[in-house]
This record gives sequence, structure tokens and C-alpha cells, in this order.
Amino acid sequence: MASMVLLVVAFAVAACAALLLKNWRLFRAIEKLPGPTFVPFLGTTYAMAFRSREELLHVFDSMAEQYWPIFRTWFGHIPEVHLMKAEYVEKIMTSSEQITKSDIYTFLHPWLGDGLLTSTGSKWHSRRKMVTPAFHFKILENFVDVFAEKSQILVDILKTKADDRPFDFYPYITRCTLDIICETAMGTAIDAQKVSDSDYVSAVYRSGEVIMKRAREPWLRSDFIFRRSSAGRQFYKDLEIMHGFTKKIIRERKLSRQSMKPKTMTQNVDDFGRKRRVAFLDMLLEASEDSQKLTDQEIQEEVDTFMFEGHDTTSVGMAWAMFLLGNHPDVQEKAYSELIDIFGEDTQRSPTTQDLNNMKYLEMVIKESQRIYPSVAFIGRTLTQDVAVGGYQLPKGAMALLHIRKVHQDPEHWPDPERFDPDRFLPDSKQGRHPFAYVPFSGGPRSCIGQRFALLEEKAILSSILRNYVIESVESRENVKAAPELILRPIDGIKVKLNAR
Ligand code: HEM
Repeated sequence: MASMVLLVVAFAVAACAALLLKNWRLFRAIEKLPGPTFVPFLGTTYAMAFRSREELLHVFDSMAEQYWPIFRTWFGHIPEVHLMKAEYVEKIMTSSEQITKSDIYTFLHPWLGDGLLTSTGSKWHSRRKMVTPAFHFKILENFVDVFAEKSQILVDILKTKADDRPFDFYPYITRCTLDIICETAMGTAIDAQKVSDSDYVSAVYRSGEVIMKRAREPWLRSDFIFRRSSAGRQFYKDLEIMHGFTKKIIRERKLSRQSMKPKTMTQNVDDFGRKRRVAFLDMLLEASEDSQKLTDQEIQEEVDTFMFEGHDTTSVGMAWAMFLLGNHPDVQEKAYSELIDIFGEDTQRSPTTQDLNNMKYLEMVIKESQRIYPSVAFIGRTLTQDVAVGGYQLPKGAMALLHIRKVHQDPEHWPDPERFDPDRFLPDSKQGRHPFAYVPFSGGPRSCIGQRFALLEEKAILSSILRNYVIESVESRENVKAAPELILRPIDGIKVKLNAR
């Protein structure tokens, strides 16, 4: 038995030495950066593995405090460089070369395939070019009616909750954004707000959690082990739910296109004289019908990508904004008085694009919420060439983790960074601030394609809630719990009390 153990240990040490030898250049360059002690095989994963979702943010924060603004960790033998300053993330975000996503995104592949979020190189370039027109501001204007209609449904549903008793707002806003992305981008009404639970939403939450688990525990990296683990078995079950949901959406849209007369598909008003929205999914289907530019599989991966990115990011963004508004009555009243200026006491009138554009203060509230609780707390790239950052030469092959949340807390650009203060976004205050000090939507060529959509949607929904209800948060900033997963998720939801105005 002892000789067997010895053999295994010898094999492990030899394999580790071989790996190190192969990556010696990488190892030497990375070890110049500060960071927790490297342990052969494990790297620095001992600091992250087996941590609860709640602890993870604290681990990140204490490492950031110790090594800020640049340090390294090792995911087994894979080096990760953490960047936390505007100047540093700018170097990577603005590069037209460093556009390859980090290893963590490979865990997204079974779900999102090689879609816009995960792909790289020429595939990403041509796909980005193809879908960009679907997010032109002229197209977005056509979506304002849907934003307004779904917001009104939410406001009506919340009537049953406006009794000064705490409830979790997060599932309500999630179903609202799910309805919106389905109807605007996919051209399909699913009425998620009218059913109480969504298997798709629960599967998305669980999957985000499992993907982060894989990112922390190197043994789950192997597909063989992962598929046999309980986390892996749950993930593949959830995959069926998520793909089943998006497949149904594609099938229904294909059917409704077949029943439309060709003339109706090209004109920009429908038979009842309403503006016809050219849904993002229609564009993909047209591309596949006309010239076989896209296969069914490729359509599926884009639909999965936009369904996920298009609802999870905005719903959590609004949940955090509600949390902050509910903790800051003075800011809430200021936002409300702006809405009174725009709408008067009329709580029924739907917002127009012009109204949304006039909501300057609410826009600052949304921006400040995204500064403190960015929906996407960090993003990752694989360095495809050496790059000098912060006095270090970061080698090709390393992963770069760009900590959006930490960049947003840099006291050099954000004095008293923990303070919630929408006035930071007044035109005068913005003057002279580093352009990459605020990057909730990332920046450069791989920035968020849906950012204008997100801002309009958030203004439409939050303004409808504010016009009708007074919000009070149950949790304080100090005791609310967040998990840094694909999305910065509130672990126990967002508990608020609502009262009718
Ligand atoms: C508050 C809302 C949102 C935030 C904070 C946000 C943030 C981001 C960030 C940080 C990225 C870069 C991700 C990375 O490099 O890994 C990104 C990419 C992306 N976002 Fe958003 N997003 C939001 C809303 C949306 C919406 C509404 C849509 C679609 C309707 C969308 C679609 C996408 C897509 C497709 C990408 C990949 C773009 C590419 O790589 O070319 N996002 N988003």
C-alpha cells in the first residue's frame, strides 16, 4: 500500500514538474506579481475551493485589499491575473487583439455554444456585424411600447404586495424582464409574469452557480468527473430545461413566420396598423432562410445567449437599484419628483421615448447602482499576446480577470466609494474622470451590445414602480449578501416593503 501511495505521489510530482517546465516562461513572468502562495498542482485554489457563495465575495475582497490593484492567482497550473484599475482594464478592453474569452467561458459552452458572448476571432467579428443592426436606437424605440406594457403588468401584480409587508422583489422583476426579452428580441409572448414560477429562470440561477463552482474547483474541470458529480448531473438536467425553453421559442417563431404573408413580413406596420417590430430572432431566421448563413445550431446558440444576457443582467440591475432606492429615501423622493415633473399626478400614462430621455436623474440613479452593484462583477480574457500592465509584463497564455466591481471602487476616481450618490454622474462631476473608471458594460470592441436596450428598459420599469409605490428596503447595505457569479446575484433575493403612493 505504502509503495502504491509513493508511486502516486512520485507521478504527481513528475507531472507537475513537466507542466512547470513546459510553462517555465509563463511561470517566471507570473510569479513576479504579488498573490497568495503557489502550491504545486493546487495553485492557489485552496483559497477559493469549498467556500460558500457568500464567502466568495469576502475572499475576493480581502485578496483585493491585500494586493490591490494587480495580483495573480493560480487555477491549478493556469495563471490568472486580476486587474482592478481603470488604466489596467483599459489596456485589455480597448485591444482589438485581446478579444478571446478566458477559460471560465468554456464552462458556458454546453449552454451557450459558440455564440456572441463566448466566440472569438472571425466568427465573433462576423456575428457581431450581423446582429448589431438589431440594437440600433431606431429599432429600440419600437420596443418602448413593450417596456411600458410589461411594466404596467408588473405594477398591477405588485398591488397585491403593497401592504407594508416584506417580500422578495427579485422573482417579480426577473419574470418581467423575461417577458420583455421574449417579446422584443424573439417576437414571442410568453406571459411569464402571469405564471408564478419559471423553470427556465430557476435553471439559469442554478447553472450560474454550478459554472462558478467549476471555476473554483479544478477537479470539476474534467468533463468526465463533472458529468458524474452531483453538480454536473444537475447542470445537464438544467441544460435540458433551458434548451427546451429556447427551442420552443424558435419553433413558435418559425411557425408564426410561415403563417405570415410575405408582404406582411417586409412592411413595417402589421394588418392592424401597429408598428411591426423586426425581432432579433426574425433577423437570424431570415439569414438562415435566405443564404444559409446560419445553421439551426447557430441560431439556437444566439437565442440562448441573448435570452440569458438580455434578462438576467437587467433584472439583477433593477433589483439592486430597488435595494438602494429603498435604503435612500432622499434619492427616491428626488427621482419621484422628476417623474412628477414629467407625468404630473397621472400614474396611468405610458412613457414615450421622449419621457424616458427626460428621466435624467433616474438615469443617474441607475448608473450609480451599476457602479456599486455592477450586474457583471468581473469578466475574463485569455491573453493572446504579451502585454505590459502596471509595470509587469503579462505573458501570452495567462487569464486576465477584469474586476469591474473593484474598478468602480477605486478611491482615486470615486471618493468615498461606498457612498451611494447619483450626483457623481452629473455632467460637471464626470468631467476629467478616466473613461474606463466606469465600465458596467465593459468597453472596447467586446462591450455589451444591449446597453442602450438595458438603460431604456430599466428606466421604463423603475419609473413605473416609483410613480406608484414608495419603496423601503428590509436589508441594509451591511447585511445584504451577494454572490459573484456570472451575475452579481443577491443570495437571499431583495426584500422590500411597498406602499401605494
Ligand atoms: C444592466 C444590463 C447589462 C449589463 C450590466 C451588461 C453587461 C455586459 C458586459 C460587462 C458584457 C461583456 C461580457 C464579457 O466580456 O464577458 C456584456 C456583453 C454582452 N451583452 Fe450585456 N449587459 C446588460 C444587458 C444586456 C442586454 C439587455 C443584452 C441583450 C439584449 C445584452 C447582450 C450582451 C451580449 C450579446 C454580449 C456579448 C457581446 C460580445 O461579446 O460581442 N446585454 N454585457
